[in-house]
Amino acid sequence: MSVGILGAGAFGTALGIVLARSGREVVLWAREGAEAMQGARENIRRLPGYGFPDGLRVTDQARDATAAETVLLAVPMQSLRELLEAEAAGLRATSPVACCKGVELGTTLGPAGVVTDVLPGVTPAILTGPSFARDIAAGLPTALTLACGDPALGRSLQARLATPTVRLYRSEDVTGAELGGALKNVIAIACGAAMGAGLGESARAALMTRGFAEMNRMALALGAEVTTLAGLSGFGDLALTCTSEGSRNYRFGLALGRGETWSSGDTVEGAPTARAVADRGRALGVEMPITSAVVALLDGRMKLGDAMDMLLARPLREE
Ligand SMILES: NC(=O)C1=CN([C@@H]2O[C@H](COP(=O)(O)OP(=O)(O)OC[C@H]3O[C@@H](n4cnc5c(N)ncnc54)[C@H](OP(=O)(O)O)[C@@H]3O)[C@@H](O)[C@H]2O)C=CC1
Ligand SMILES: O=C(CO)COP(=O)(O)O
Repeated sequence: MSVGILGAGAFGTALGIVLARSGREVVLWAREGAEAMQGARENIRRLPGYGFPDGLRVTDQARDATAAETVLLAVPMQSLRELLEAEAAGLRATSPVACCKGVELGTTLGPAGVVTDVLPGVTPAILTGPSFARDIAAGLPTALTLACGDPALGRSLQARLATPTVRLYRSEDVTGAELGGALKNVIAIACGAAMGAGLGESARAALMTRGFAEMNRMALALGAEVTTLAGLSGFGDLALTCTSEGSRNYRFGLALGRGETWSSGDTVEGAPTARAVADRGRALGVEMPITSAVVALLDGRMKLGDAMDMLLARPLREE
């Protein structure tokens, strides 16, 4: 069984390690530094400390990865379209599994929407849920959602990608699964900011809960199922990302709340996603006060205290 992974960041590398460890033949495509990575048998830049099993090969030829039986797309959300356009020829015959969590700026499409926009006729799937790359690579237990609109294909992908340590649950609700993964990052920034500003754990719990309500409102407006949001891809990932400094989105929020400059080049999916989702919420008439506050913080239009005052001053209502 072969798996090709496009994108050799932390997550693509971690998935490559765990899949190769469980006997798959994995080809990991890196747009830069493939030869060095293959020589070192480690991704020193993005996932240091986790050696590569024998079954993992790094390549600088994307077509080596797109020729595999199963293809994973593991680049940040705002790079997905560029990747699909560049590798369209090789990807047209595949059913790619997008592993990114976010909403595209400009189009407000999620990963599945971007795949079908660039590659009409291709059936996309989504791999999402609570899992830090380093936990996956370390072989710690994780449970994720594999969502695909085609039930037979979903079943097949679930079998092809599950490992003894990565348990996969199946869903046909692609919209719900991808929105959960995208929206939780925005709420994680808000939670990090609250903690960074010293507002306390009760404030974080309130933001998580009201953020979850906001996620549900948006997901329902876009046709997702409530049960999906209550699962691994929504609630599960919200719980992980809003409470752990292992999360880049949460750490970014912490820096924001402390008034520190964020100089890391780390991927922070929640920042562009907040902007895209705030636009979409306005267009749909969906109230998204926490997302709007995150955008105002990012733009420097509001200070954290004012954002909290704004949220607390909203009209009193039923839960
Ligand atoms: N890290 C994690 O714990 C998890 C991440 N995810 C999701 O996975 C996605 C990827 O995140 P992650 O791997 O952590 O990100 P990283 O920042 O670690 O790596 C991103 C990778 O994408 C590559 N890349 C960016 N643009 C392109 C492009 N146009 N063509 C080819 N390669 C490209 C980068 O290449 P280069 O190095 O050359 O810049 C880099 O290797 C995100 O959406 C994230 O939310 C999901 C679950 C867990
Ligand atoms: O999605 C993740 C965990 O499920 C990773 O979160 P960060 O991108 O915030 O690090």
